[in-house]
Amino acid sequence: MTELIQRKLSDSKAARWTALAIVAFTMLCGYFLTDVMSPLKPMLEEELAWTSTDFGIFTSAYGWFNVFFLMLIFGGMILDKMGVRFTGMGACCLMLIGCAIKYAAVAGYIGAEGTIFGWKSQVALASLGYAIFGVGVEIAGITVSKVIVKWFKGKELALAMGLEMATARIGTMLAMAVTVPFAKYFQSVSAPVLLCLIMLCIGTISYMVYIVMDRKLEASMSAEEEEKEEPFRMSDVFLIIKNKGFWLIALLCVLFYSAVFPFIKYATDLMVNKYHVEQELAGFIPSLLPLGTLFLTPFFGNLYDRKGKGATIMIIGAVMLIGVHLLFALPILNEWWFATLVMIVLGIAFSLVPSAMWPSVPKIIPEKQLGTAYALIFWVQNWGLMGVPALIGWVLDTYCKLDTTNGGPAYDYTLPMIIFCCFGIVALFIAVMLKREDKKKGYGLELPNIKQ
Ligand SMILES: C[C@H](NC(=O)[C@@H](N)CCCCN)C(=O)O
Repeated sequence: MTELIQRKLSDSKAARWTALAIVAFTMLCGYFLTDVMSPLKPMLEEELAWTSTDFGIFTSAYGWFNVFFLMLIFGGMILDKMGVRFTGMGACCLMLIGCAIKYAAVAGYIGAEGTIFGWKSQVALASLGYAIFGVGVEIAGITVSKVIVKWFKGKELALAMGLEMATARIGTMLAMAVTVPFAKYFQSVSAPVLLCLIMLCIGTISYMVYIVMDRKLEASMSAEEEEKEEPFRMSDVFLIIKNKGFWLIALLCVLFYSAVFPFIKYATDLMVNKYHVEQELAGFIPSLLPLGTLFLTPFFGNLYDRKGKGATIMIIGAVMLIGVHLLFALPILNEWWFATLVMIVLGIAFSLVPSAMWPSVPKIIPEKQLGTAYALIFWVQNWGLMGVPALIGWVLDTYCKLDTTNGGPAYDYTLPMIIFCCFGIVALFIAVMLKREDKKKGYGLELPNIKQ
């Protein structure tokens, strides 16, 4: 007698890891464009006569629509209502449109002359493109998180999320490493943006391939499983924001990421000013950070899947973050090797917290509300990513300028590092509260993700 056992497509190891590889590649292309302009700052100044203020306006544009027009939150709601296929394709289209506008502006096809709202037209249009792209890439991020939960829940969820983050960070590293040589080779500051546009087209095609797999996954789900999936309702948003565990994760996220991503923007300057590293070599030490996370985020994710201890991992990460920023603040061992060691420890902390934090969200929030929940967390996080670099810049200009003999600007980084350290202290406090809340509510953050 043969027994018919219905297997979901996600039960096949090959299928779920293939699905992960496809969507992670789309994110790699997105992260590449996110950071592609940072190494080009001197070329933009030389070739297009951009000032630092122009560059600052352009950089902050990433968060404009997400933060002020709540685009990320609407994206999350659309994700929960319309699903990963529609939302993911929409996000890819926004990334493509944004990148195309940005390319047209930087290449001089549009806005080469004149001003818009008092800004150079070129800067304003490139910023508009980047702002549209920012909406697309953030919505793609929450969509991919939901895709991973769909395929990996009850399986290697944290490892999969860790691998996706690691793949995306390859995009950041590529941006740091290949952008300037590529622009110099083609003698064009816009050439790397065109490369990003081509890569985003490939990323979009790869998401189309995922859509085919997603259809097959749903077809393989039993009717019973599909019935269990209730539709998303607006009232679900209130359920999320009334959940204390959700707020603890969102606060931990904004505090932790505010002490890392904005720090990276100033880390090269810190190496020059405090550790007296040559300008040309100073970027090498901070670049160790994303490099370390490539290997460590999946490693810690795998540990969380098998052994649990998610809340404890986040506490350890926050303690390490405090230690790192304190060591950077203290006037001890102003040597490059010491800075390198401390940066490596920061890389470990930056792998620990995300590897446990993102896979913990589905333990607190039901799957049908996940898109909205991730979107709300990213929205809270975007305030920090937008505000903290501005705060640190203002603090440096107002309180930390040093008198120099050569006329160039020099800064004492003690106060900015104390500010980053304070974010770590509050993050630790929140992580401890999260562990206590987990004990009270039984979310299972300390339990393994893989169900035996
Ligand atoms: C998964 C997580 N992503 C984010 O936090 C994004 N909101 C911000 C991405 C910024 C990319 N430079 C992560 O990358 O850890």
